[in-house]
Amino acid sequence: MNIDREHITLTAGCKVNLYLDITGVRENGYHDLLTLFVPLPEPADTLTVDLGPGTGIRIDCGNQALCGEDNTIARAYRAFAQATGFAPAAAVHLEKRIPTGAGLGGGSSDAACLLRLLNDRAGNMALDAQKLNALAAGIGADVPFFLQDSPAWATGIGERLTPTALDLKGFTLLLLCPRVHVSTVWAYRAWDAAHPGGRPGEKGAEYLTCGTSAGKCFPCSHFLLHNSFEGVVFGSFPELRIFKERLLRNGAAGAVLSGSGASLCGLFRQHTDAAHAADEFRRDNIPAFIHSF
Ligand SMILES: C[C@@](CO)(OP(=O)(O)O)[C@H](O)COP(=O)(O)OP(=O)(O)OC[C@H]1O[C@@H](n2ccc(N)nc2=O)[C@H](O)[C@@H]1O
Ligand SMILES: Nc1ncnc2c1ncn2[C@@H]1O[C@H](COP(=O)(O)OP(=O)(O)O)[C@@H](O)[C@H]1O
Repeated sequence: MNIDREHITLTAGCKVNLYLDITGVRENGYHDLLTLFVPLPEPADTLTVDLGPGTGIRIDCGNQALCGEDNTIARAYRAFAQATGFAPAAAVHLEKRIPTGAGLGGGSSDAACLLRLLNDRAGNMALDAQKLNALAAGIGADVPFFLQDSPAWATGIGERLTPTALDLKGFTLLLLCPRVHVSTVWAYRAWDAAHPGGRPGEKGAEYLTCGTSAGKCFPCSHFLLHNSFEGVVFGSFPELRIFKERLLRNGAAGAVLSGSGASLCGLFRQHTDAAHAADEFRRDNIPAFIHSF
């Protein structure tokens, strides 16, 4: 298939998990989850892609450690080529802004970006949604989520998605990205060690608290913030627990670790409270991003 030269710039946003329950462990060591993925526009990576005749992928980015064969973008390219035979020459410049090891799915988002581009350009070699989703899940459990752009509940290892409307109108989300790297593999292994036999513990679900009283409150009473990783991650990174407590002291109606961490989300009813809290964390050199629903 002849492919014209093309220069494309793609934006890869991130995700947070406002709910994450580990519901079981599979024979192969992967974990079954019930999680709520919420896409966020920033922080975001930028992929500048030059497609053209020839074959093979080349990646350059500021962080040499991310330019090798193990980069999720390279893995996505190889998986797509193997599945479809569509393998144009691709030179990718990756501008990383999503912190790694942050629980924001940066690597997965980059991979999904390239998969969507290749599938859009593959013509009659393109994969249908189901096949593309399955291929994505083989690259990373979070990659299927980034193939679509809606909040979604997920089960399985995170690849069985049910898009959902978020009733968070009026809330402001403050995303904190402490300069701490938490390895996803480490976090799952730590959870396994704390839950021998893979028995999920009691859901430590916390309800968004009203300004005046804790516990359930309308309209958020049916909205749970929970993350099974908090016990083990806060145990090894106590500073993250402190950041969560600071979010609540600064007026967050609820706060929760995102994914395997280290990022944390605070949900505020008052935008001004979120903005003041963001300024305070930034004064402490902690990157903070605000998103209004
Ligand atoms: C924890 C979560 C929550 O959304 O996200 P992050 O915190 O990484 O953003 C995900 O489950 C991470 O998804 P992702 O980062 O794509 O994981 P993968 O690359 O597929 O797997 C990395 C390793 O994590 C473990 N893993 C991943 C997913 C899962 N459901 N069970 C697992 O046990 C496996 O040991 C696997 O080898
Ligand atoms: N394109 C990529 N962007 C970020 N990390 C990548 C990428 N490709 C491979 N990786 C590796 O994947 C690991 C997990 O990165 P990332 O998905 O951003 O974190 P998290 O799993 O916490 O969401 C990184 O530590 C890095 O070694």
